[in-house]
Amino acid sequence: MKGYLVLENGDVFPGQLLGASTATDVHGETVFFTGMTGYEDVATDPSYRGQIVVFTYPLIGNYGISDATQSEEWQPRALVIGECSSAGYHYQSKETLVSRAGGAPILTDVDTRALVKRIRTSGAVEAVITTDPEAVTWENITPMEEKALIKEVSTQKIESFGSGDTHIVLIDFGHKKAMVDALCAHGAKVTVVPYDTTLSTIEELEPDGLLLSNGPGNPKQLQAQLPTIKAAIMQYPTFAICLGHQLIALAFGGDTTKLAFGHRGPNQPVIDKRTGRVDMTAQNHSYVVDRASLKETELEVTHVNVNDESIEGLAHGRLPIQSVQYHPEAHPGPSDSRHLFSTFFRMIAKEKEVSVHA
Ligand SMILES: NC(=O)CC[C@H](N)C(=O)O
Repeated sequence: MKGYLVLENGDVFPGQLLGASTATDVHGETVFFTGMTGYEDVATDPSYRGQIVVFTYPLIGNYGISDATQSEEWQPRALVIGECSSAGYHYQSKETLVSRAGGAPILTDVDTRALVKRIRTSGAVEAVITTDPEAVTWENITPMEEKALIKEVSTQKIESFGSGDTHIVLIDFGHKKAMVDALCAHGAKVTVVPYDTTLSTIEELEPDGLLLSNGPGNPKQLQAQLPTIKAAIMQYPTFAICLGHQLIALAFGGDTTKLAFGHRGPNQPVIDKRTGRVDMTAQNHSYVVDRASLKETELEVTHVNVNDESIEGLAHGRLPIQSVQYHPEAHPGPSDSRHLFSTFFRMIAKEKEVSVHA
């Protein structure tokens, strides 16, 4: 069936809708991902909730669809693809993609090169996937900035994984499974808790450290959670990733702004200002911590994006708190920065030593 991606500025990109999609118009913020692989991880990463994801790589599905997932659900509002491979090399492709999408539109045969150029000039615009571009309306659309998405993706129940000696409480704003896997691989027991868990519940779990996860949307949607987050991270060694990193800045009185079209891909070079080491990093974000807003805080910029000098990592001047804007757990993308998990566990071990000798 013929389908169209209509941007808010009126541009129309025609394509073919795969499977049964779409009976009604589907709205979302249009963003692009630059990886050659990892389409399954992208489609199940809760950080893509509410977004229409355009793949810049021209052929998607060529190695098929396995059961590699970052969450139980299909997360983006829709996918936009240049060409969808009809047969996967290892697994089924097109049919599995359609059934896994569960009705979320997949628009193929789109001139994604022209579309991405447009997003690069106009920014990550709101858009609609439709079968009737003449009938599209823009009323009653909640812009991405105002969408409350975390409660849709955060766990409802407290659940533990692994059995190591170090106990990490992962505050779930829409975490990727790869984070739990990375922590367990370092010998941790991980307890995943809902985003609005109270401080006393966290204390009852007796964590050795906290991990603040990634998540979709605008971090300022979590304003009400900031006092609890601040109290918790001041009490326990903390590592924070992506949305978690942005929340650290907000909790200590810093601010976040929105990039024009974000960083989404596996090839963002990041320098650690303390060591000079550059890692190639996996990224997926629109918002960034505002440098000027950190002046009155005790947060120090530890990592910077080599391409655009945006802030990629923060550490607290006195407390064992480290955060990064990128994804050391990879999936998809390179695992150059996996060493940050080891640093986190060393930070926890040091704290334990200090409290034993105190
Ligand atoms: N991967 C993430 O955690 C994304 C964080 C936030 N939603 C952003 O777009 O900036």
